[in-house]
Amino acid sequence: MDATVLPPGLNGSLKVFVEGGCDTDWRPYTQTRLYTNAFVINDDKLLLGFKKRGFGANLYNGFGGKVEPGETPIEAARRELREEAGIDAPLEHAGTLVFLTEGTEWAFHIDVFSARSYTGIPTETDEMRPEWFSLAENSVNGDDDRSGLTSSTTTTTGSLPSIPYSRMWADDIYWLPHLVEGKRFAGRADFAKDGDTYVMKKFWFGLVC
Ligand SMILES: Nc1ncnc2c1[nH]c(=O)n2[C@H]1C[C@H](O)[C@@H](COP(=O)(O)OP(=O)(O)OP(=O)(O)O)O1
Repeated sequence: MDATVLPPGLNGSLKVFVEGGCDTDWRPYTQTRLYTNAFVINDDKLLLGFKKRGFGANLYNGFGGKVEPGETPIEAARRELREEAGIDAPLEHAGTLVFLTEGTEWAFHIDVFSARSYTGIPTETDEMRPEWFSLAENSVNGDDDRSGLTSSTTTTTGSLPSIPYSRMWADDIYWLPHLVEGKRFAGRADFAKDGDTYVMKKFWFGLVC
């Protein structure tokens, strides 16, 4: 695909770095709902939340949710980070994602934010369990089942696992490394349901240029 032919829902100056999937066409949609997703990096560690209930349960993700009426995306991102992880952080916009999910009428428009510092103590809530993961190259495999481990907010990187991509949304492995490197990105993925999991049927991700 030519860099100027963007998937519907994306705009701006973007250069594709990966695209694929089995579907030929993007799924049409008539409604968009705004969401946020925030990632906190501290030295060579990344904070993720294990979602305990609701949409995306049993997956690791950044902290986020719906933008409420009257909020801007950055206000919503700060609120969700405080509600779901118990911390504040100087969030900056890192990327824009559009997702369509089978069984959901609207397109998810997600503003993704990142921060390199934070205040407060990451704290487990009813919805999310914060856990640190190592960004170091030689970190141990983080894709193992860690359920039952409770050392969720340890601050020593020596024993931390690497990012658990097999236990995250399937799209994250494409754009999260760019977020960690401080690059700005945008992308779209159309998902279908396969049993309990969502698989990407068509996807496109690019860097802002
Ligand atoms: N495909 C994909 N990759 C990465 N991140 C996400 C997706 N799809 C998603 O929905 N997300 C993110 C976007 C948001 O951060 C959350 C979904 O928000 P949700 O928890 O449903 O919203 P809340 O407002 O917290 O929901 P309730 O508290 O009302 O239940 O996942």
